[in-house]
Amino acid sequence: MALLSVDEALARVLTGLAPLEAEQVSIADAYERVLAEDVAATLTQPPFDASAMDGYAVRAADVAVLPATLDLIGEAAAGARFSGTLGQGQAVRIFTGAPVPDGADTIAIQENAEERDGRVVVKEAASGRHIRPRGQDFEDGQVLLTRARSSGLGRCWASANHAELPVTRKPTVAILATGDEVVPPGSELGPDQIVSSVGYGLAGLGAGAWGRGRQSGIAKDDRRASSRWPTRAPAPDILVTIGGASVGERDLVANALRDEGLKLDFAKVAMRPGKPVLFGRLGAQRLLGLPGNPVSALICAQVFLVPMLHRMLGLAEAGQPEPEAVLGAALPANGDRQNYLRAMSVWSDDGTRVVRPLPSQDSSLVAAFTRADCLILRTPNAPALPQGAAVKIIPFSD
Ligand SMILES: Nc1nc2c(c(=O)[nH]1)N[C@H]1C(S)=C(S)[C@@H](COP(=O)(O)OP(=O)(O)OC[C@H]3O[C@@H](n4cnc5c(N)ncnc54)[C@H](O)[C@@H]3O)O[C@H]1N2
Ligand code: MOO
Repeated sequence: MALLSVDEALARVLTGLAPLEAEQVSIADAYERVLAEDVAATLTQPPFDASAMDGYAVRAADVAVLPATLDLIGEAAAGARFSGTLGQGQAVRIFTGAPVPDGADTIAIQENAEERDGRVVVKEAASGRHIRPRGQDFEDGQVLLTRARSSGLGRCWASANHAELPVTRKPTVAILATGDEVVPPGSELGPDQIVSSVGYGLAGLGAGAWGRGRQSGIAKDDRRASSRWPTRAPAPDILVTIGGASVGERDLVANALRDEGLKLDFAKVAMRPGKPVLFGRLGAQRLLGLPGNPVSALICAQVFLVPMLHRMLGLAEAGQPEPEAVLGAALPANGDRQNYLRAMSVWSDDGTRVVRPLPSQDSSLVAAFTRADCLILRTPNAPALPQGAAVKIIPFSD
């Protein structure tokens, strides 16, 4: 039977996944969250015509001929407006951010004016200068940020007078390493043991998006212990297991979770690396069973987990290969699995990204993988390509 294609597998993984519910968070906690709905300003900014400079509020007609000597009739500060109206031949001392007094239409900056005996001599001024008109920044009711935008636009939200914002709840992700041989980093290693590394690499993948990913330890290769796996309340939205996804009797993730009610959707995908990758549902919870080889696991996470998280956050689809690059070395024809070649790239003088696959594509090689900055995507049965040919890539974000 033909293996499931990556596209079909991804479609199945995303089936029924919708943005999670909204929650209100304080503006201080809204950094790098995803808005659950469009956010409109609740006021007009600036709320009044404001001075952009320290100087003197004047009437343009009075400074048409320079120098002009004007009577100083008061002061306007930020937060304390001048309450009167400026008449002919008059000026008001004004500070940056202060409301422009009625009657004034120009600010003469203080560097170009001299105050003397209750009067001010304006030596230079241009009609209408240095005033920020009401609403120049945004209007009450104007949509400032749309649903999909995340990141650090906190200033904007705050200036629109939101103390709290509706954001999409972050998906919770439990990361469970499996295997009798894997031990936590920093352990005293026994003769047949290796360090559990994948989970920590995974946590970096959706930085910002996940936030609530938690390392859930290491499960032994013991099917009976599955009742202690993090599948029960408070169940994560996604359980990510590492290892034990392949075909040997000791690869027990699918079997162990069947005891917990797993409805397995698929157990193999036509991709390289990462053929043994599991996906299924435990009630509302999703299981993504990643292969144990670190590079396979991280690539499967890029291909399946990141789009899941984005879908649950209500962000536009991510993880799809879009950018193009140019091959720095010829490639042989691809086999019948979608191939994700680990590659290093350089930018040429004309702005082209030139990519070369790493010499070894073994999916257990972590050190080599860390030198890669992108993946070259090879579709099933893609033909051999010469140096200089265009290819699709998936750049790594960090
Ligand atoms: N007869 C077959 N054998 C294998 C097949 C196959 O199709 N037929 N597929 C191979 C491929 S491809 C992969 S990838 C691996 C995936 O196997 P598992 O998901 O069952 O992973 P394990 O066997 O548990 O481990 C594989 C490898 O990765 C190491 N590992 C496991 N967990 C971690 C961790 N948290 N951090 C770092 N390294 C980890 C583990 O020690 C093994 O060396 O199966 C092939 N076999
Ligand atoms: O596909 Mo395995 O995931 O090659 O190493």
